[in-house]
Amino acid sequence: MKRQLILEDGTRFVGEAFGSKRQAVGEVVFNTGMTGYQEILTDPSYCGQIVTMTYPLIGNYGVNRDDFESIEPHVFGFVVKEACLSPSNWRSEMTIDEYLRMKNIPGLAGVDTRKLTRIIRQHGTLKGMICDMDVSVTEAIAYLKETELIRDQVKRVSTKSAYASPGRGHRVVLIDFGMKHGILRELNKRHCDVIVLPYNATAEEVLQLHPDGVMLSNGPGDPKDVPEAIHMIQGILGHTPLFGICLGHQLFALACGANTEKMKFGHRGSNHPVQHIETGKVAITSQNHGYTVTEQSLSRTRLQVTHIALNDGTIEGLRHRDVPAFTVQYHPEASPGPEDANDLFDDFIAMIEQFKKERGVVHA
Ligand SMILES: NC(=O)CC[C@H](N)C(=O)O
Repeated sequence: MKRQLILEDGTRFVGEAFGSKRQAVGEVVFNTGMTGYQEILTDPSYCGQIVTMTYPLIGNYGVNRDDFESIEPHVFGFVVKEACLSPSNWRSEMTIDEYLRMKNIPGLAGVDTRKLTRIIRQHGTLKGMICDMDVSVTEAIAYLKETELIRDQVKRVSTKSAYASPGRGHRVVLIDFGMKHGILRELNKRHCDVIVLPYNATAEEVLQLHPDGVMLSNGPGDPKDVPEAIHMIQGILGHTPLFGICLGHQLFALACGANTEKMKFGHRGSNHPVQHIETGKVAITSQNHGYTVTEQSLSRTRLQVTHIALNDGTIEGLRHRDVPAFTVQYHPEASPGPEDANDLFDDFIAMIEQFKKERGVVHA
């Protein structure tokens, strides 16, 4: 069955429907990963977005139980060149078509996704709509113009209530802004006693749990749409070591007085080179973000840039000069992508231990 993707600038891509047949409106973004479509589909940071993959064959190793990064996918639509419907892998439990059908996510195949990507790169991210063939371009443009993109993504994807992922090690409070499971997996691997809190937890609620450290997760949307989190971070800074990833990094920057801005088309892929300024060491990293911390805004803060993106020079890591806190824009938990930066979780544990030593804390 033929369906189409229409962009707000009037560009139209006709392709074959797969997955759900419902209509979807979202911000169209591209991901350059050659693999990892399962993790991408279930990364809650894509909530509100229609994701297109530049790699031409998607679905070839099927879908399995183990590679999900959240229980439910939050991506609004999925556009590919070729959706493989006869996957070949011993772990495969269903096809990508079956999965998207089950989760009510519309897919569109047979699209020249590299052409689509070039348009996005030229114009910046655009609104788009996956719909049936009877919708005209004029109708779609009018509809897209009057349809506001959602701004409550974090509220939609964050846990509704607190829960524990117990361990015998350091007490970590993990704030879930749309957390990928990979973050919890890395903390569990290091025996942390984790309590996951919703995005709107207050500083008092966090500190009442007597954390040895606080982790700020990744998440969807514009960091400025989550003022309650910025306020919470200001209330805990200096009281406990802090480590933030992606949206967590952006919220931390805002809490410290810096600014953030929307990028033209963002970074989404599994091979983004990031340089650690102090050592010169380069890590190949997994990334998914459309906002960035504004460099010029740092002069009014106590923040120091620790990492930069080698492709465009944007900020990839920050450290607070006075209190134990550091954050990165990229994904040390990988999933999908390389694990070059995985040792940042060890740095977090080391920071917790150092802080405890200085404070003379005896537990754990
Ligand atoms: N992966 C993330 O946490 C993304 C952060 C933010 N939503 C952005 O697009 O920049």
